[in-house]
Amino acid sequence: MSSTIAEAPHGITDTALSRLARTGALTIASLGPAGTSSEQASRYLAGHLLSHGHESARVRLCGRYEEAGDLLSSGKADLAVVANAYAHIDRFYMNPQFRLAAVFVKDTPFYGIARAARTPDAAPEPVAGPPGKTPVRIATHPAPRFLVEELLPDSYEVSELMLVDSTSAAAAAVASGEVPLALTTAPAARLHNLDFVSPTRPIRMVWSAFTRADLLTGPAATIGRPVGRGW
Ligand SMILES: O=C(O)C(=O)C[C@]1(C(=O)O)C=C[C@@H](O)C=C1
Repeated sequence: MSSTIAEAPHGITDTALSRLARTGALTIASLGPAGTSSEQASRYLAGHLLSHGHESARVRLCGRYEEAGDLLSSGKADLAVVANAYAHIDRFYMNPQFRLAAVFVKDTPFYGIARAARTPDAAPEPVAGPPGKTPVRIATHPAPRFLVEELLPDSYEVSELMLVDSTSAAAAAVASGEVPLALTTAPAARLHNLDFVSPTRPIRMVWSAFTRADLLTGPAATIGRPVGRGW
């Protein structure tokens, strides 16, 4: 059974996005490989840019957010999209080269605990499992690891959480036989031929899109300053 929450309100808070040139190809770097929540958020931002007059916007997926940051600082990307649940997002906010271009709320795809899909010729599963809980190793990205506790069926207990770089890397670890279960997204489960063994749900997430200061044209929007001492 899958629970759902209402669709997040759409809309992008533009903190500098409209100051990027509309001509030329924009590259949006984020966390991959294909199937991550970050990929979906980046595609959403690309769609927004195209519908606001930008000539072209493409998504480039990296193995880690740090690599997306490196692409942005080296000029190989124009934007980097980062989940606010990412533990080291401060590195993006504090980078003196970077500017916050946009913020938006977007639900992730559905998350659940998945295992390799059973082939039609696989031996039938025992009708009743062994008494007690089956200890299992589970691959997960660090950010959503607390969902494991919430979603894991009662018949399992975690023997080890294997921390990996993305939800898609977690799915790949199941596909390669490294671990039996992964906390992953529905798109990554599909790509790696996994089946969910748990309920699934999305995460309501805030996303930050960063650009580089040298890409901005026109005057910066003024930010109201609180009245009082120290400003
Ligand atoms: O692994 C992914 O799918 C991601 O996009 C990363 C990430 C994160 O770092 O916070 C994004 C949102 C979810 O909270 C879980 C993981």
